[in-house]
Amino acid sequence: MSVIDQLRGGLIVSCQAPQESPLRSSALMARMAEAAILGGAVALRVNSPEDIAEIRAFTDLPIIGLHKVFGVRRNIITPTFELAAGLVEAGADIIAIDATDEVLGDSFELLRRVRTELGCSIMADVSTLDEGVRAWNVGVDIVGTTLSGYTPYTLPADDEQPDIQLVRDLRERDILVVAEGRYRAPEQLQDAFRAGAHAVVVGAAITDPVAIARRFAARTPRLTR
Ligand SMILES: CC(=O)N[C@H](C=O)[C@@H](O)[C@H](O)[C@H](O)COP(=O)(O)O
Repeated sequence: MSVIDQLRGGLIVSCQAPQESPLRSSALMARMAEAAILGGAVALRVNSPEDIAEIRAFTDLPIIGLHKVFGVRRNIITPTFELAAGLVEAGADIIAIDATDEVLGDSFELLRRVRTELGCSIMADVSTLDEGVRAWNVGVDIVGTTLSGYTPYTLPADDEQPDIQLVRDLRERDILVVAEGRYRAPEQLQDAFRAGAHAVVVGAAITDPVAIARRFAARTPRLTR
């Protein structure tokens, strides 16, 4: 079974701690990954070679690797060939690459090189239907809705809701799609699968206690007064 087949119909848990989080450590992300697997994750999405190596040491489940680089306005996901190579070396099976127009422009060289020279699968993280179609035509293995709501031309994200319409639109073009970004409730996963998602990634709602506490605190009189 291919690594992409292994994702089918499953929950992928993104184990990433933001830079300012007290949980920002490879050892802690590994424990987070272990917990996610116990909870039923079929795969993991992991930032940095260090975290990937730590997690690869105890699981054979597929790892979607990315290397976040702080850009001018937002994080860019694996912007160079060398960074992608480092992720494969650390044990990632699928490499997530920022395939937005904002970052790639008209150049698909990075996607082509990773595909032909590294022998790994590619998940193209996009923000629009056009970007997904372009990346798919270059030959990526799967397209993620990860960056919808984060590029200047898709801002602002619609009230913190996931972009299920983009899942539907990509699927209607026969593109294999991973739903990702702002999935906060289990019912939203059902919506994504109904829209044709191959798998769904959940990050902050499971693995970022700071974000979880913030959501609860925002509904207390102390913070809403
Ligand atoms: C935009 C961006 O840089 N997204 C990153 C991509 O890897 C992560 O910070 C997100 O946590 C991930 O996409 C999962 O999304 P959510 O945490 O909303 O479930």
